[in-house]
Amino acid sequence: MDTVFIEGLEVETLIGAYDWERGIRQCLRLDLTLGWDIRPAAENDELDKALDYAEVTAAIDRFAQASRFELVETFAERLAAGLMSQFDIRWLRLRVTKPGVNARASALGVEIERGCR
Ligand SMILES: Nc1nc2c(c(=O)[nH]1)N=C([C@H](O)[C@@H](O)CO)CN2
Repeated sequence: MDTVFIEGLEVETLIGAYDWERGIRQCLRLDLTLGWDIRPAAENDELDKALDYAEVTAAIDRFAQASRFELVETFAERLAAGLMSQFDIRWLRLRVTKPGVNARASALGVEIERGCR
């Protein structure tokens, strides 16, 4: 399966389960792999037939700006569902990392796969 990917995208959002987190915005780092047949776009060099990673990135930024979740799980599920619906993506993998949560861990977060390959 062909994929379009976006790695290490940092977004600011209101995220966290603890009281002190409810009034601040924090950084999440996103890694996305999106299933997409790239051949139609490549055939005649047409962006219209590509999964435009600039548009996907803009949609992610809007989502992060508006969202106010406690758990990274909820952020991941809702973002995945929204992107699949908006861009007609049949399969994706999404890793959501919350940096700086635990000094002894290099990364904490969730990774999900949704849809059919
Ligand atoms: N599985 C999860 N565990 C925890 C989460 C989470 O979103 N998913 N969140 C927190 C707190 O918000 C923490 O990140 C604050 O530092 C704790 N555990």
